[in-house]
Amino acid sequence: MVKKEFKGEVKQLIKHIDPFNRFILYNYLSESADLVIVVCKLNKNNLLMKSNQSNDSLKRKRQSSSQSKSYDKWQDFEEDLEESELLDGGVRKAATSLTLQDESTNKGQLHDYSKICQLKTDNKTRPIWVCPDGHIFLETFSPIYKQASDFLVAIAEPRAGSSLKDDHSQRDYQIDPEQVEAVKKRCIQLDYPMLEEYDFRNDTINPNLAIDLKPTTMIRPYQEKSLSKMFGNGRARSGIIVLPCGAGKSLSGITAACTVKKSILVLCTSAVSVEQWKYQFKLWSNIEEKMISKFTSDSKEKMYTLAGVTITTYTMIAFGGKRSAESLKIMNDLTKREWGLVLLDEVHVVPAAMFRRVLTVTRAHCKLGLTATLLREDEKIQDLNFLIGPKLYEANWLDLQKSGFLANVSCSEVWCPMTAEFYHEYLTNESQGKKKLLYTMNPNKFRVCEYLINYHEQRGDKIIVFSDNVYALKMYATQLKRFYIYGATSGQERMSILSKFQHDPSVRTIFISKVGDTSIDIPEATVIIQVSSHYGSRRQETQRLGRILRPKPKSDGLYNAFFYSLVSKDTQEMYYSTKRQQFLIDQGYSFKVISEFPGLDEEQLQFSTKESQLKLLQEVLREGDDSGKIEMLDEDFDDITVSKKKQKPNTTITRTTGNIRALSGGAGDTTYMEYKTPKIFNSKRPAGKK
Ligand SMILES: Nc1ncnc2c1ncn2[C@@H]1O[C@H](COP(=O)(O)OP(=O)(O)OP(=O)(O)O)[C@@H](O)[C@H]1O
Repeated sequence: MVKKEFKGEVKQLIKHIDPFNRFILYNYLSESADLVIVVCKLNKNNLLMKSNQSNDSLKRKRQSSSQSKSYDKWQDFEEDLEESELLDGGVRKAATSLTLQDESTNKGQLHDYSKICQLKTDNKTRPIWVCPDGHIFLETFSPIYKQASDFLVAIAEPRAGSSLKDDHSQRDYQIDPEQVEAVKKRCIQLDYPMLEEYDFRNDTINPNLAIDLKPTTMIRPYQEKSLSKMFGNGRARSGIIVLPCGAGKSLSGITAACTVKKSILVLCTSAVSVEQWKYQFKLWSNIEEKMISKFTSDSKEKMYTLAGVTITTYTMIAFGGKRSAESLKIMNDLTKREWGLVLLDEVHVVPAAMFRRVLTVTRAHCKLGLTATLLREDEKIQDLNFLIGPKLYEANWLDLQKSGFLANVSCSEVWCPMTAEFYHEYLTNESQGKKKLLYTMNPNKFRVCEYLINYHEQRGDKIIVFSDNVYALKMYATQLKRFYIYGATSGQERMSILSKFQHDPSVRTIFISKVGDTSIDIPEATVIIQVSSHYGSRRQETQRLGRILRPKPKSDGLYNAFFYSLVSKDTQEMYYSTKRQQFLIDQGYSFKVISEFPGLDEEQLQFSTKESQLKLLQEVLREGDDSGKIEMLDEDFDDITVSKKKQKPNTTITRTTGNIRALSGGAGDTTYMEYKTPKIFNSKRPAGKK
């Protein structure tokens, strides 16, 4: 029965269920009517299903099943069901209408199906649950979870190609490059199957590129799986690979380049990541350095070989203004050339109009998008399907953590009470900029930051403190006598600071603005402290966490990396913080809330006296309103988080006690609270909606 369901159109969506949260799964699944079968296994002793009070066939079938017959064995019940119409197409409609009616007319009506639903005796070997809507649920606690997961990955087809029925009905069309996006969009609307594949092995027109992985390069199992989805049928299929931050997207992209062996264009979000990509190409492959050219505002290198690798930024390609003669020459070459493969790093930023241009001016046979967060604060993420291609593969964060490919991170939100004077100003000051500055510069937040730095430096950790607000960044860093990097810091100085952070044992903490959100690869970093961030951006939260996800040596405690978000209590920051965490919570992370630091007052910390706090307040008030703003970088035009409508935070919080040292593997007595219930699982969604 299971096979019957997912053969047709598997959405490559596998939800991973915490064994202790089965009731959450029940909530989630109960929107589909076939789930009598599904739910019973999960919660057999206490099963309540919504039932339909109308006369539809499904309900009658079920009721007659349960009333006129009693089943001793689950198999009997299932056999009965299989013979019935319940498992064919008709039931789907009935199931949908059942769900819809439940929602609208029978809200709250429940029916107990537990008596007829018993577990199969061999249920342990059946960890997969399939919903009629194509969702598949896999029990992560099953002994055969890994095999089941591999099986699903192997049989799942990317969505955009899944409905391609008969090969003989395929037609090849050449489409005006300007119209490609519109045609793809329309095809998706009409549900016309459409594939973008590149038969690179038979491409005799474009010159080959001499590139191979070094013999020492070992790609990891999940990297291999992701690429098998791309090259499954011997051609290169365009699409998107989603791997968690720090899981090695660059190597996946480079391996794809080594497979295609034609000219490669790499598009990144910043000049720093252009450098990182070049470094990674040299690290993992045997490509000669002269075959790699960079095209950034600082470095305009023309490709002199027939085939080669060009690494540039989206902004450089999409720039519509007047270019220098040198830049124009390179652009002409880039737009004339046929690229075997375009690698689109951080692909979630692509849908913005400016980045769209990139895809029309460059002629690519195959496009591979790489991202950790297929996520935007606007609705434009859907556009990626026709701009690039379907999602080819997505790895699960917690699986990679369990296998040791990602660090085991403790995530905490630290509530810092505002001092009375700062809070009074916060409530009375009318300037939004000033309010932001006040909650960022809250002396108690500063003290907690210093406390955490001291605490983790003593443990031998390497710490990155993030502040989007440049005034705060400079103030915190200079007061605490640490290095800082922000947008205006020159490339050379950045490299020098990052190198000190990596190699100098006396440099344990650095302060970075949002320029460090992505692409900075500092495997040494074990702790992140956020003092100011970009409103409610889930993407930023995730990417920042990614800075410390690189695998770490095992520690004595439970965790080997720590992520702290410092928020000023009872201010706007708390709302943003809840919103920011949603993506990570959806991936299975849980956030503790630390609300007290006993012993903080005994520490020798700055801004501990009333006098110093008042002095700081005066300084903050003297600042112009602009100082409260967060730093704006080139790539920010794409992010519309700021203009998003406010939504009420919807997170259940329960209070438990623990302590900061316990979180870090020591002893102590700080109180924290824990977000117990991830919202996605317990929120009631309208029927039929995902
Ligand atoms: N197969 C592998 N073997 C050894 N190390 C690897 C492998 N794959 C990736 N790494 C290492 O993992 C780290 C993260 O890789 P990379 O920077 O490509 O991650 P990423 O997924 O692009 O992260 P982010 O999204 O945060 O930029 C790097 O230090 C890289 O050298």
